[in-house]
Amino acid sequence: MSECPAHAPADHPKLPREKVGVLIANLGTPDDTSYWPMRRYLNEFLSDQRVIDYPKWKWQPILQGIVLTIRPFKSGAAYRSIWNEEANESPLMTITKQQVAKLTTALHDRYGDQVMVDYCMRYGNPSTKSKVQKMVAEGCTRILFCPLYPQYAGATTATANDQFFRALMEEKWQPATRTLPPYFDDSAYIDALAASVERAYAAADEQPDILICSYHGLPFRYLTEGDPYHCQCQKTTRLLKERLGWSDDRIMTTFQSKFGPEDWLQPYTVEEVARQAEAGNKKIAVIAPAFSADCIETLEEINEEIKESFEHAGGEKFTYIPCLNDDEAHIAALTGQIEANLKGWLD
Ligand SMILES: C=CC1=C(C)c2cc3[nH]c(cc4nc(cc5[nH]c(cc1n2)c(C)c5CCC(=O)O)C(CCC(=O)O)=C4C)c(C)c3C=C
Ligand SMILES: [Fe+2]
Ligand SMILES: [Fe+2]
Repeated sequence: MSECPAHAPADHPKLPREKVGVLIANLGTPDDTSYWPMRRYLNEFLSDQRVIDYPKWKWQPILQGIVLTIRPFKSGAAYRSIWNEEANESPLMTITKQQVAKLTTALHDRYGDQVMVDYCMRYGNPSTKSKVQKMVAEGCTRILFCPLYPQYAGATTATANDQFFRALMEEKWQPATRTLPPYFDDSAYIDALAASVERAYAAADEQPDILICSYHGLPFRYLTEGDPYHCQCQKTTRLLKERLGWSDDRIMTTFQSKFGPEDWLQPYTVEEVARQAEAGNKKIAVIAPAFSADCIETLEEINEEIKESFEHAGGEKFTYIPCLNDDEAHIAALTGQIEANLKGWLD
């Protein structure tokens, strides 16, 4: 608690009560599905060298030319097919708000208003900088920054942290900070995934022949250059399989959302589902454990494009298992992770 001695000058800044901030971060999303908001969002995203690591002189002319001329139309149409019209925002934004509302309740129940919970995005709005400034202005002298990615990737966790640290560079009175480590092997997260699979299987008329765990992909080169994402995805599937008590042939790992000409992590989901249908597995379920919230990559790519690939190859029953979103078991797992990382700050 800050205290000003009686002789402090009258214009000494007023200091709010000290708090601990918990700042939830996700990837980000366009403000609207029309061309310019889509272009602004994609430009910020795809200019990030943690995402596309080509030298600027090589990549920027391609990005500003062909990519940002065509992609905003294609992506805008995809976003329109899943847009939350009522709130006029993307599903990722709606779900993030729901998660934060529930996390706020859970953390306030435990710690009262000495903890402040809020959210920001790596790209677009609300920006990381605006929320760091808000937390500092409201008295947060300590901030736990929480990128909501169960598996670490340079293109997601690290770039979110980079943006957080950039925002801190501008603060006169910088708060003490911690960042949430990846939590792919947390038993509560695995339990929440397993429960969602069991619920979906219990609701199915006939049991799926195989469960495809489809993770967002990365260029294969990033793995050989030291990114642990691939291994953390493989381990997530293994832990889920063990938790479900299943044999190896009932579950597999695939990677989706290939972007650009390089080889990405394989097998590619869109091809694998077609192979499964051709091999006689006519009923499949797909889950996306790398996404903490449903978004364009799950609702449009998996549940529209990838489903179409499966059906086109003769597949009959495609079950998409939603992300953990604001599911109680997910909120409990995240609350557990947050509490473990607040140790010594709030007890
Ligand atoms: C979950 C982990 C993610 C990894 C790893 C990741 C890497 C990565 N992504 C791109 C390119 C695009 N991703 C896009 C959307 C998107 N990506 C993630 C998550 C990961 N990305 C999420 C949660 C979303 C959805 C955002 C939303 O608003 O719903 C897009 C934009 C959508 C589109 O135009 O199709 C692109 C492009 C690369 C190149 C990459 C690794 C290098
Ligand atoms: Fe992505
Ligand atoms: Fe690996």
